[in-house]
Amino acid sequence: MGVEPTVRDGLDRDETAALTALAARIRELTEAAVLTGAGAGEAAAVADELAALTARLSAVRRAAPPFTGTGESGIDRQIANPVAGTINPIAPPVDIEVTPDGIARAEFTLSQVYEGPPAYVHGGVSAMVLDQVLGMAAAATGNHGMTATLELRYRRPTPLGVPLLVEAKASRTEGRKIYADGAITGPDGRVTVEATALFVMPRR
Ligand SMILES: CCCCC/C=C\C/C=C\C/C=C\C/C=C\CCCC(=O)SCCNC(=O)CCNC(=O)[C@H](O)C(C)(C)COP(=O)(O)OP(=O)(O)OC[C@H]1O[C@@H](n2cnc3c(N)ncnc32)[C@H](O)[C@@H]1OP(=O)(O)O
Repeated sequence: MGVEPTVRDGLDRDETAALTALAARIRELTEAAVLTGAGAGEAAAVADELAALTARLSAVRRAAPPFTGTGESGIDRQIANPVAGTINPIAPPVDIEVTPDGIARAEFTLSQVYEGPPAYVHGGVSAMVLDQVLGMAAAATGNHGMTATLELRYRRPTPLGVPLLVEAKASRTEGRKIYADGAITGPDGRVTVEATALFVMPRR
C-alpha cells in the first residue's frame, strides 16, 4: 500500500512565504547537524527541543503536500517538489526557469549536505536535479510525462559550494514519448554530468 493521490490544498501568498522561510531555516539546521562539533550532550539537548517543534507543526497535518495557488502548469504548482520546491527542506532548492525557446535552466549551489565523494556532489543528487530539469524541458513541449529512462554520464566530479549551471531541452517527440538532453556545468564552464532521458505520458 502506498500513498493515495489526493486533491491538494492550495497555499495563499502568506502561507507560501512562511513555509518557504520555515524550509530555509530547516536547510540551515540540516547543514548545522551535518557540520556541528557541539558534542554529544548538546546534540541530545537540541534533539529534544526539535522533537517539541516537530510536534507543534504536526498538530495540524495535511493528507498530502500542498500546491501553490499560482503557477501555469501542474509542475509550477508543486511547491513541495524535492528538487525545486521552496517549502521542501530536502530541495536545495533549484529555481528552474523555462525560456520561451523551451530551454529549462537553473543556477544553483549545493552545500556539503549533498556530499558524496569527499568535496564533491553525490551522483544520485546530480541525477535527481537532471531528472527534474529534463522533465521540465519535456513538459515545455506541452506533453509532460513520467521518467521512463534516465541515462547519466559522469564526466568529472561536480564541486560543492560553487555556482553550477544546469540546462536541458527536449530533442524530439514521438507520440506519447518525449526525449530530452541536458547537462550540469561547473564554474569553469566544463560539463560535469550529461543526461539523456525518455519521458512517457501515461496511457490513462
Ligand atoms: C500529483 C502531482 C502532479 C503535479 C504535477 C502535474 C503535472 C505535471 C506532470 C509532469 C511533470 C512535468 C515535469 C516533470 C518533472 C520532473 C520529472 C520527474 C518525474 C519523475 O520522477 S517520474 C517518477 C519515476 N518514473 C516512474 O515512476 C515511471 C514508472 N513507469 C510508468 O509509469 C510506466 O511504465 C510509463 C508511464 C513510463 C509507461 O507506461 P505506459 O503504459 O504508458 O507504456 P506503454 O507500454 O504504453 O509504452 C508507450 C511507449 O513508451 C515506450 N516505453 C515505455 N516505458 C519505457 C521504458 N522504460 N524505456 C523505454 N521505452 C519505454 C514503449 O516502448 C512504447 O513505445 P512505442 O509506442 O514506440 O512502442
